[in-house]
Amino acid sequence: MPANNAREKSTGITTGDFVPGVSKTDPIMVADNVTRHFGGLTAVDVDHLEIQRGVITALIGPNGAGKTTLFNLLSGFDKPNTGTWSFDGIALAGIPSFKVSQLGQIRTFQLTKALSMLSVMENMKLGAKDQFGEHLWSAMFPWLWRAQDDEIESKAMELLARFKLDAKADDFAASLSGGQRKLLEMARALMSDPTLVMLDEPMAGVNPALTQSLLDHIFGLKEQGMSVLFVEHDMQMVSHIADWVVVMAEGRIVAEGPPAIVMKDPAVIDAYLGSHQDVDLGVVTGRIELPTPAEKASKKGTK
Ligand SMILES: Nc1ncnc2c1ncn2[C@@H]1O[C@H](COP(=O)(O)OP(=O)(O)OP(=O)(O)O)[C@@H](O)[C@H]1O
Repeated sequence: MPANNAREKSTGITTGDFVPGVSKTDPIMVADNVTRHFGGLTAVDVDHLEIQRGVITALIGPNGAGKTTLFNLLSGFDKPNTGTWSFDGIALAGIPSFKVSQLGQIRTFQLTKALSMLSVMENMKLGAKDQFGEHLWSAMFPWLWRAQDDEIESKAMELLARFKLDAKADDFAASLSGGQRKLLEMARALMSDPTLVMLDEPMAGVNPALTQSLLDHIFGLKEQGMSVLFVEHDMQMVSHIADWVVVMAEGRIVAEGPPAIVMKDPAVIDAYLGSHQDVDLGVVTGRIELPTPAEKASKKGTK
């Protein structure tokens, strides 16, 4: 792997132009006409979106762009007003979050959901799927689930070692730092052998010492063949590890492409920085139509 800043990027993600909704060569997730309204506010309004398999896709956009709401919808934690989406060819609309995760699509949260009064190891065990002890009939026969429990524990220990949390296995999750909780959440997500890992702001609140380690872990997921979709605000980190960037503003997808190209896109610069103060963000997202030169001229003529 090239040192530090230059991560190797995957290419061949699309055969078409770098435009919102462009088809991917091997999509793991496809969403169509997904909308979510909160009262009069349209939080998500996505016509078409495809997420490529086996690469790292970053979902970026200013505060309130609808990134977390879209995450919630795609992972079954919220219900849309309209829309369909599929994961690995399976239609997911109406499928609850626990079933979605059993299918191999797992997510983490902006505010970590480690259970503070459980130990780090207990948190890890909660991430394992298909546990015999969960079923009444097999819970009555301890020899059935004890062997599996040992297997789960050794898998958890391996993952904790990889995330440098093995020394804390017996500590309460409450005793971990913010960054360590993020690591625990990521490690726990891997207990179910997911194929798509969705990370909501994995770097937020993480100190610089742990940031590099988190970046390495995210990159490691791709190296192990997983697909990654993550929400992030820090543009440097996005260009550092993302193969593909999807930009949202006002609920819509306003740009897509490789990071080096997307970061130079005027729509993205407007969405983030409002660099052209005379252009409303609504123009970038298509909510407000700009007057044509002819309309502008006739307006001037009437003054
Ligand atoms: N449960 C809710 N009830 C009402 N409005 C909501 C709800 N959840 C989100 N919103 C609104 O929907 C819009 C999109 O919010 P969302 O959290 O998805 O944006 P975001 O891009 O993830 O922002 P951030 O980067 O700040 O996390 C915002 O205007 C937000 O206030």
